[in-house]
Amino acid sequence: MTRSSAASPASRPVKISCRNLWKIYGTPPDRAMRPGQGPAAAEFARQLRAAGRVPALVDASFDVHEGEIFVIMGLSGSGKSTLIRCLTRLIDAEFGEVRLDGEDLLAATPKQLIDIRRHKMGMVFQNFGLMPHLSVLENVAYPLKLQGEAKPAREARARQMISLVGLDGREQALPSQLSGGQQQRVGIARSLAVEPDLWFLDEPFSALDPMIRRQMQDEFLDLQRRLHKTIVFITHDIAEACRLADRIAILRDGRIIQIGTPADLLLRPADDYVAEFTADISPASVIRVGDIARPGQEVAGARTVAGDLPVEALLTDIATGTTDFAVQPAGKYGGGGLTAARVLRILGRHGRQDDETAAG
Ligand SMILES: Nc1ncnc2c1ncn2[C@@H]1O[C@H](COP(=O)(O)OP(=O)(O)OP(=O)(O)O)[C@@H](O)[C@H]1O
Repeated sequence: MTRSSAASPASRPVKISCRNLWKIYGTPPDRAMRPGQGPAAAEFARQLRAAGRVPALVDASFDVHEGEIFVIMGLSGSGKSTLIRCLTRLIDAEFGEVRLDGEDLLAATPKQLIDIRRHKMGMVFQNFGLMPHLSVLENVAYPLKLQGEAKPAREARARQMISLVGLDGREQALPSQLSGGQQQRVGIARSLAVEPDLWFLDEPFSALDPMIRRQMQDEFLDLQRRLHKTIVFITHDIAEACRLADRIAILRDGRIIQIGTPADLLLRPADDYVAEFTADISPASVIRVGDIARPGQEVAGARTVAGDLPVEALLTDIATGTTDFAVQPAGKYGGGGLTAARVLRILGRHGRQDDETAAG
């Protein structure tokens, strides 16, 4: 399900990974048990539920690569927060493995964990988590204070971060004097102050109204283009997931049912549940030209377009009679040949489970 082009995040080293991760609320299970995988894991989860326990995370496995935006998407209660808490070890998984830069995170001592969280991880939460009695400057500088950074150095760094998120001039304001979007920018600046390798964002824009939310998503993408962080982003909003993600993991009842690019989820949904989720998404805006180009099928005289263009950008050309496109690789998107007929067929078929790369 991952891309293979050289510029793809999937070709970069793995930053954080988990394997066969389980979190079970209620009476702890016997750790000597072997929960199994695939159907055996599903059966084990069923037995746990029958016994009144909550398997909030069921055999979850994935890798997040350096520089990737990996979105975990699922409805309320699907296990998103549990997963992020297990990855940061705010809670301990009963079974499975979490590795950060190849190191076993579950073997870290409490002191090492504090160090890892302070120096390697940044976190942004839905409710902003700002300290109401501290100014913007003090809030942003706070994690550096915890690191023992001297006041002039931490304030200088905090000012840089405040500027990065576009809040110059508001350094002395209290959080209550800012709008929701501005407060979240402070949360973002604060989490970036420690220069985290790994950035966790747990529904950061959910409390914002739709217009501000969209603006914040754009700003977030713009920041990421400059910072190239490794990001685990949680949302229950598929439109947000499709806008932001390199790859999306769909979580249902604690189980990951599909991991793929936004185009993968639209073109090749793993099941009806995923297809239903993506049903309201406009495929023309999510699918990029390079997602559906046929490698090695360049056509002479075709109109040249970049692989990272959304397919909707071709529709005017198609309406005015262009029939063939030569797609140039762009970033993580590949190149090849593409016909107007193929574009229209794929847009028309969106939501079905046909493998479009095999279709004509
Ligand atoms: N401390 C706990 N004790 C028992 N059950 C819990 C606990 N925390 C979460 N759960 C249960 O685990 C499951 C997953 O919860 P979790 O909070 O991870 O979901 P979520 O996808 O983050 O939901 P939301 O979007 O509403 O925050 C739910 O069934 C929830 O009721």
